[in-house]
Formats: sequence, C-alpha cells, structure tokens
Amino acid sequence: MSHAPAAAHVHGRRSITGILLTNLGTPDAPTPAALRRYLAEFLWDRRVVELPRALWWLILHGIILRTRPARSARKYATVWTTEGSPLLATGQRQRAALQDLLHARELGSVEVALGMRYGQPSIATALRELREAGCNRLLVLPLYPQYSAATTASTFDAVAAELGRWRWLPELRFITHYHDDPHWVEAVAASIRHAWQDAEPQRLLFSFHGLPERNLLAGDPYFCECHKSARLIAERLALPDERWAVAFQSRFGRAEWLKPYTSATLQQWAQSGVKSVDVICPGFAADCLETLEEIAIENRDLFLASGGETFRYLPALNAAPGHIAALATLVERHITGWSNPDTIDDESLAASRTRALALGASD
Ligand SMILES: C=CC1=C(C)c2cc3[nH]c(cc4nc(cc5[nH]c(cc1n2)c(C)c5CCC(=O)O)C(CCC(=O)O)=C4C)c(C)c3C=C
Ligand SMILES: [Fe+2]
Ligand SMILES: [Fe+2]
Repeated sequence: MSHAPAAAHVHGRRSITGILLTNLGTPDAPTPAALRRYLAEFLWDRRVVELPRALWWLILHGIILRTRPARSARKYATVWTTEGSPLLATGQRQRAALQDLLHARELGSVEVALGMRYGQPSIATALRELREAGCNRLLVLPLYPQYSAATTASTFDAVAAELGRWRWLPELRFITHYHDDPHWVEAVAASIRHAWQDAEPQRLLFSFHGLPERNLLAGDPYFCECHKSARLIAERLALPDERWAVAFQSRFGRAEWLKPYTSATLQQWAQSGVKSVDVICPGFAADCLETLEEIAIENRDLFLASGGETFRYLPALNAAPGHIAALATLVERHITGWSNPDTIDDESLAASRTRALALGASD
C-alpha cells in the first residue's frame, strides 16, 4: 500500500513575532510637576537638542524647566481626556486594533506592544513585555511616517539601550519611515476625500512638526520626506498646486526652523483673501497636543482673527480602520521572510549543550 511520505516531525515551539509600536510619549498628568519630569527627559535627549551638553544643561535647568512646565501644563489641560493624554489613549487603541487585524490576517503568532520614547509606558517596558511573551523576532515600527534623527533615530537609541542589556537578542527589523507607502498615502487621501464630501475649502495646508533648519543642512531627510508625502497625497486627490501648501509648526527656541511656518502661512492666506482652509497634519499618526491645541485652537484663532471665515482641522488617522489596515500591510511586508526558522528547537539546542558540557566545555 503506497502512501505519501510522512511530514517531517517538527521539533520545538513556534516562532513568535513581537511588534513594537512606538510614539513620542506624553506627560503622566497635565500638571507642572509631571511636565517637568517629561520635558527634562525629552529635552535632554541629544538627538532632540544637538547643543553642547554643558551649555544646554545650564539653559535647560536654569531657564526652560523653570518656566515651560507650567505653561505647557495649561495647554495639555485643554486637550486632556477622561482616558488621559490623547496621544497615549490613541496609541493604546492603535495597538489593540493592529493586534486584532494581524491575528485576523493569520500571520502566525504576533504580539503587539506599545512603548513611548519619553514617559510611560517606556520602550524598555514594552520590549520586556514582548520578551515575556516569548518573542524571538522583533519588528520596531515607530509611528513617524517621515524619518528624522530627532524622532526615528532617537527611538532606535532607546531600543538599542534596552537590548544592550539582553543576553539573547531577537532577530531584529526596524522600520525607518513610511512617508511614501502607497497604502498610507491612500489612507490620508481617503480621510481628506471623506471630509470634502460635506464641503471643499479653498486651500489645504499640510502642516508638519518643525525641526531646526540646521538639521536639514546637516543632511536630515525629514524636510524632503514631508514634501514628498504632501505631494503624493495631493496627487491622489488630483489637487492643483495653487490649492495646497506645506508648512511647519511647533517651533522651539530662538534658532531658525524649517519654513514656512504654519502660523505665518495661515495669516498670510487670510490677509490675501482666502476665506476657508482645511489643515491636516500627516506627520502625526495620532492626535496630540500639537494638533488638538496648537492647530485646532491656536492656529484656528489666528486664521479667524486675520480675516479667515472657515477653518477645519482634519483629524489624524488615529485608530481609523484605513490607518490600521495600512500599518498591518506595512508590518506584513516586514514579517514575512525572516532568516531564522519558523520553529525554535529548544530541545535540539539543549542536546548540543549537554553534549558540549559532557566534553568538558565548562572545565
Ligand atoms: C526642542 C526641540 C524639539 C524637536 C526637535 C522636536 C521634534 C519633533 N517632535 C515631534 C512630535 C511631537 N512633539 C510633541 C511635543 C513637543 N515637542 C517639543 C520639542 C521638540 N520637538 C516639545 C517641548 C514638546 C512638548 C510640548 C511642549 O512643551 O511644547 C508631540 C506631542 C506630545 C503629546 O504629549 O501630545 C509630538 C507628537 C516630531 C514629529 C518631531 C520632528 C520631526
Ligand atoms: Fe519531538
Ligand atoms: Fe516635538
């Protein structure tokens, strides 16, 4: 009687892939004390402020941390929710939704954790969570569509600092950007189309978080990636060049930052007779202080006070299904085709260890 060859008996346990979603992080509470802790950690990162340490320490501790915590706390209070900081609450929803969708797509054992670069839950905490879950593969996905050293590379530093303490490293992949990923571009374009079912504004402003101009001159691709994202989104909407522009918000300190500034652009538009604008911030995967307060409150007030009549802030993609689907597709591309096998054969590894010890390896 003929029969098909038996499938080889597979030893060991299945590989488990950990997905580390990260974002910037947020204070624990909208209070001066919590802001002081958060800003002290954030602003001491040499990827964020590239000044000589001794000089910067004096400015940071002598001036900035004496005044900014109270002022920032008042701003955070205007956007704080019953679930806490919007950035963190949305991050938790994004984590859960991505976990569910990856499971539904049957990509094997996948665990998604959320780690924040500053504050809690930290990147170290999230990585340990994935280690506890038995992950032997790790994909890091910083939720920054456009690469910058201040954000993406800083996230890498934090991952490396934690993994630097581990004996047994997972196989590792790190997504550096997705500013031109077609699924992500379409998700942003679709959110604009959706808003425009009701009414189309005269102008659309793509507002991105700023960066010191000298970072661009030093070779940081962030500025170029922001412009490319905006152009690709405008192309999908078939939006003529006169109807959209790119600008940069959230300036910090006295140096020149990337231009044009969002506030100056909106003011100029209003003064030149533009009555209605929509502002979208495609660099922010989740709404946060910089969108909900700076854009949707401060810049709205500025535009209306300068003669504008209709101002709409189009929300970040947050945990919207189109966003999660785009992220899942991005993740899927990265977690198929690992170089280590699909099963971890602890039994076989232990047998080799026993044999080596018997031969006197530890004498
Ligand atoms: C001091 C320099 C700063 C650089 C450089 C910078 C780059 C940068 N930031 C983001 C994204 C976010 N920044 C957020 C808040 C925030 N950013 C800075 C300073 C710099 N950012 C400060 C001091 C703060 C805190 C608020 C304040 O006191 O003004 C946030 C929001 C966090 C939240 O809790 O809601 C995000 C997100 C990017 C993408 C970026 C470079 C490209
Ligand atoms: Fe076996
Ligand atoms: Fe920032």
